[in-house]
Amino acid sequence: MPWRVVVKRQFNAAHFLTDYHGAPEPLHGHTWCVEIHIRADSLDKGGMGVDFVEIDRFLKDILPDYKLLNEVFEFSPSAENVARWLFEKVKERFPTLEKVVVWETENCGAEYWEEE
Ligand SMILES: Nc1nc2c(c(=O)[nH]1)N=C([C@H](O)[C@H](O)COP(=O)(O)OP(=O)(O)OP(=O)(O)O)CN2
Ligand SMILES: [Zn+2]
Repeated sequence: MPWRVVVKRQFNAAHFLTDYHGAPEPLHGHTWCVEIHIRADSLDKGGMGVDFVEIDRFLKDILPDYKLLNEVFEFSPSAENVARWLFEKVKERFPTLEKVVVWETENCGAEYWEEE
């Protein structure tokens, strides 16, 4: 019987796409929101699949809060690329990670997962 444990966390960061239809985008900022989806096949005695608090602490440690993403990453910091980077980081700590979603705004975001 599977569950999916989902944690959201926000961070603030500036960025610009390095090639947006042929030219760099103007520098601008977002309150980014990330969602982490982790599969749990069983629950502990307390009824938890994976402790939300552990996931949230991990995110707090690794998310580039109040940074210029272009200085943090070597890739163009689109939502898609940030989602792939975050997936790889979170998967090392939580191997049953299924999907990461990165929202740049309330309405626009990108998901990353790995095919079986
Ligand atoms: N597939 C993607 N498309 C776009 C990305 C992205 O990461 N992946 N990123 C951007 C820009 O960085 C930009 O942040 C888009 O911001 P948004 O607010 O959605 O667009 P506007 O600035 O035009 O919005 P207004 O609030 O109306 O000014 C673009 N595309
Ligand atoms: Zn943007």
